[in-house]
Amino acid sequence: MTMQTCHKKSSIKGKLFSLVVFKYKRDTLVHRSNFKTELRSVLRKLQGRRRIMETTEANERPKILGGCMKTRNVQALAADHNLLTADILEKYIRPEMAVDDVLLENNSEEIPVIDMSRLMDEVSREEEASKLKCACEDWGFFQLVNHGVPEKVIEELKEDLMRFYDLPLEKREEVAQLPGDLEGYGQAFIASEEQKLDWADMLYLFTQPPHFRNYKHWPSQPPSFRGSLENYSNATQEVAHCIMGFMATILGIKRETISEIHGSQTVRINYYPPCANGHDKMIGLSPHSDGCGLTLLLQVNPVSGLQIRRNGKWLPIVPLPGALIVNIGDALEILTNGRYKSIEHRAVINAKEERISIAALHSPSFEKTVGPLAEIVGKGTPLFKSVTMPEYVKLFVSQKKIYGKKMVELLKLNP
Ligand SMILES: O=C(O)CCC(=O)C(=O)O
Ligand SMILES: [Fe+2]
Repeated sequence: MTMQTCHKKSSIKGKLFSLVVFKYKRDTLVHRSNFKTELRSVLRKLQGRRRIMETTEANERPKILGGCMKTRNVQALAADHNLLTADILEKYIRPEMAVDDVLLENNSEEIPVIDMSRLMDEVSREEEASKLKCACEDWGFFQLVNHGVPEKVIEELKEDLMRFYDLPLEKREEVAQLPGDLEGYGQAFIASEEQKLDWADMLYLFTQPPHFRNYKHWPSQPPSFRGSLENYSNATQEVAHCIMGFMATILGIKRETISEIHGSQTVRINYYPPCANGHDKMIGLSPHSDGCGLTLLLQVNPVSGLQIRRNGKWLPIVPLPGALIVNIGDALEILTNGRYKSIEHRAVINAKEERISIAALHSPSFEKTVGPLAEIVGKGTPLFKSVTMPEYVKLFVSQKKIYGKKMVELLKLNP
């Protein structure tokens, strides 16, 4: 089924119109005098963007996500000193964490910044595309500015998330994960009482295509949450398609190849409570690379915590105002036969302040195969095995823990 058939024609027209108006408003600041030509060209570009939105995805959502052992809600633990006994705290303490593994925050100025409006503009496209190439091949991470996700959409989601985390535990747990299922509010990859735990709670939801959504896992409080997340999901899905389209051009493959493999979006909303006691020996999210193709990360409140692996050290990332942090996942490393690299990253926690982030994870279609693309391998040698997407997900969840570049390692040929 194509993405397009999932939407009613009228809603596509409405969406296209609001995008035109949004982009027109932005563009007219610069080209006020040239309104008609500008509007026509924006329309053409948007129609181009819509073409690459036509992607394939299965008729039904996958049922192979597996579950996670239920453990304590971390926000509740952090809020009540009586609950956080020495024994429980010990489960979150990592004695091996070393401060000198971390680079200074001002080094994060180096991380590439890609300007989406410059990619959309014919005059600056080539120059910006060469920065994008370097960002994907050398960094695997970049900050994306002028991405076109309306500020209102971001602000409404941020506000609703803060309101959700202000609810009492019983209300938040109305959307708690059910046994055997990863969707909902809880944690991921906990397989035993003995393992060290991450200091965070997670809300994990299928968001795209729309027929994959299961609203029983979506918070009903605050009431505007559903609409805010839908708007944000639609906008980020479009940005991800657009970026992947540019990546295809840079890789010298057909745009349709990338849009074919871009099927679904899930969101992982991370809540990291503060912890005054031992925060520098705790991890909010263990080192990992994302299993998906492309991640767009939004930091919800202005508290840093993301660190990426760079030259054997951890480099803290300070998001630019309004930027999305984009990173390559394992599936894209495999599909590009290693030309693009997924990068390990982790989240650390703050002594005094909570931190919230939302990762929009874009994955290949459940009807496709994850393996080196023939167009890229050419006469060369494939470096990875090819597996169907359902097999890929099964393998991902069967590992029962989060670690390193898991999928890249598991599918490597002749490791
Ligand atoms: O919270 C962060 O900054 C990182 C989140 C992340 O890596 C993820 O959700 O996969
Ligand atoms: Fe991640």
